[in-house]
Amino acid sequence: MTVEDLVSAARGQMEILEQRGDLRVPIGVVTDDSRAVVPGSLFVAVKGERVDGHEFVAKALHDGAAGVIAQSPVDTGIIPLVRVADSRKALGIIGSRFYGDPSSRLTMVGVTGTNGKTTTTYLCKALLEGIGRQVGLIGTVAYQIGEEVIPASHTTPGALTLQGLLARMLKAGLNAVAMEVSSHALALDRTAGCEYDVAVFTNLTQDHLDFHSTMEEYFQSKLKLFTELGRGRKSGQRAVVNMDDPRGSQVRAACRVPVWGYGMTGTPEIKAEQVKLSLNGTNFMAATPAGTFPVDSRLVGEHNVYNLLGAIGVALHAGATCEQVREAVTQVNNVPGRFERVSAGQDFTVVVDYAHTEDALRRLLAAAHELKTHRIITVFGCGGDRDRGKRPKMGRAAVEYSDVVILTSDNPRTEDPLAILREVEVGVHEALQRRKDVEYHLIADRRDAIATAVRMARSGDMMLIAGKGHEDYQIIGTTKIHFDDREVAREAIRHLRDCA
Ligand SMILES: CC(=O)N[C@H]1[C@@H](OP(=O)(O)OP(=O)(O)OC[C@H]2O[C@@H](n3ccc(=O)[nH]c3=O)[C@H](O)[C@@H]2O)O[C@H](CO)[C@@H](O)[C@@H]1O[C@H](C)C(=O)N[C@@H](C)C(=O)N[C@H](CCC(=O)O)C(=O)O
Ligand SMILES: Nc1ncnc2c1ncn2[C@@H]1O[C@H](COP(=O)(O)OP(=O)(O)OP(=O)(O)O)[C@@H](O)[C@H]1O
Ligand SMILES: N[C@H](CCC[C@H](N)C(=O)O)C(=O)O
Ligand SMILES: [Mg+2]
Repeated sequence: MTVEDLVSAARGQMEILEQRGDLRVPIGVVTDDSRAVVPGSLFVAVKGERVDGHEFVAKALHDGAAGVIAQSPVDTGIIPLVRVADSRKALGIIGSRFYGDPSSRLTMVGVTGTNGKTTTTYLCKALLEGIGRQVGLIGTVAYQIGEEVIPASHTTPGALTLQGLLARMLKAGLNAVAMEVSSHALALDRTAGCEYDVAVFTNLTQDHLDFHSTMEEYFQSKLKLFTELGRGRKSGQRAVVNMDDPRGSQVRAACRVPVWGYGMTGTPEIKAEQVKLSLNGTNFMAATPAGTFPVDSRLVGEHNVYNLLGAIGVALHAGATCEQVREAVTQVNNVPGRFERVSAGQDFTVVVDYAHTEDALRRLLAAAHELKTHRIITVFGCGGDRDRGKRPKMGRAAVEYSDVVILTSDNPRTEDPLAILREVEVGVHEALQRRKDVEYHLIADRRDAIATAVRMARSGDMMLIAGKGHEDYQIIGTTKIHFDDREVAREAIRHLRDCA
């Protein structure tokens, strides 16, 4: 494969400003990281947040780059150069060509939204497998190719990693993929070169305002997944949109392909009726374009009704019958770190959950409230180097719905852990004015916080440990140490029993 092959295959999809040198040179590797350049590489220079890849062109050439794609003017001497209007976009498009355009040969399900992406993709995978499809998974918890489970670095990986994963999925005999498409990925064109068959919109609430400057900009990034549908080579595409979310109708209006709306109110195409929630799961009747059928899921909480509806839309679009969906839904017992129960023989309920936004925390607490038999004890924190605006809001939500709140650290990263907690406390104290009966503690060390909650718990209480879910680490400074809420809770319960 030569630079010319790659560029000409992608020509219609990216704007080329200038071409220099003989493009008929063979390419063995495509990379945007000068540190990964080996002789015969095509180096794509991308402007980043921290550094500008164009500054590494000289190093890439020194290390044997056989061609360069750049956005800004650069001197590559006799080495061929293609200058493009947008090198981030070019990276995805060239990458997809380099890996054989895998997304065109897979049924691609893309799920975006602030919350519910991971859960919805797990459900989509199970439902598509229920109709005999071989489904890969790309998302926050892991990337899965058949039996192979690759730890995830990002919810949606960088363009080249993504295209490489899709190509490996095809090679492994998979024919579909359920993937989370984060707003970062859409804003940074990590998914350029991917074409989707179905796109799901779960919801939009505040998060990531450290990266997107406003909610509108955040929404516009998410919207890209939908406005691209119907512009490419795939036909029969569809959007599946949560119409109960205030942004649902805007997403619907932006689509040029058929849309199935879903929800619990109004007249969406896919509607949950007669919803019954319990600690053992969720039951409802799904009224859909294919018929009405009962859904009996082990997933807990009203938010999971929405995740189920989104996945049902995807499965029906892929040709599943109501009976196949009904059966496959029962195969998903839990999603790692999402309302995951920890049981070590204690007489109170312990739940580990990935709620790290205000909306997720409110929904988790609402679910707990509906199901609780006694007190709710909430242990939570907010991540460092991330959206600061959500901190007081999460603090307020925790106090509004809990009986005991223990504020603690959640990946402080390079921020001062106590400074983060002080920002959360603004909301905590405000809500405590209104709910004076709530018991509140600040325990910065997460292990101590969990152990304290375990010691405080009484028979019948529900203890929620929110924010980290499946994560098995705590990031302090730039160091990642092993830390797993589920393990720590189990140890604390055992310790309490041994001391009794
Ligand atoms: C804001 C953001 O997402 N940044 C990502 C982005 O960084 P960047 O483009 O700014 O890259 P940079 O480090 O400035 O480098 C610019 C270019 O120079 C190149 N370079 C750099 C150094 C060098 O010596 N040589 C060289 O060629 C780099 O390879 C790159 O092409 O590209 C990097 C490489 O792909 C990512 O690692 C990095 O993710 C950062 C670490 C990150 O934490 N991202 C998180 C917030 C994220 O993406 N999260 C979302 C959403 C999560 C969710 O809600 O589920 C996700 O999808 O995971
Ligand atoms: N549909 C939903 N609406 C609101 N909150 C939800 C929904 N589904 C799940 N949640 C809450 O959000 C948390 C994260 O859910 P999930 O991992 O499925 O979302 P996500 O969008 O993948 O999140 P992330 O962007 O962090 O990867 C859950 O633990 C739960 O508390
Ligand atoms: N994907 C999210 C995860 C946040 C999880 C929470 N534990 C934190 O570290 O803030 C983010 O990077 O913002
Ligand atoms: Mg996720």
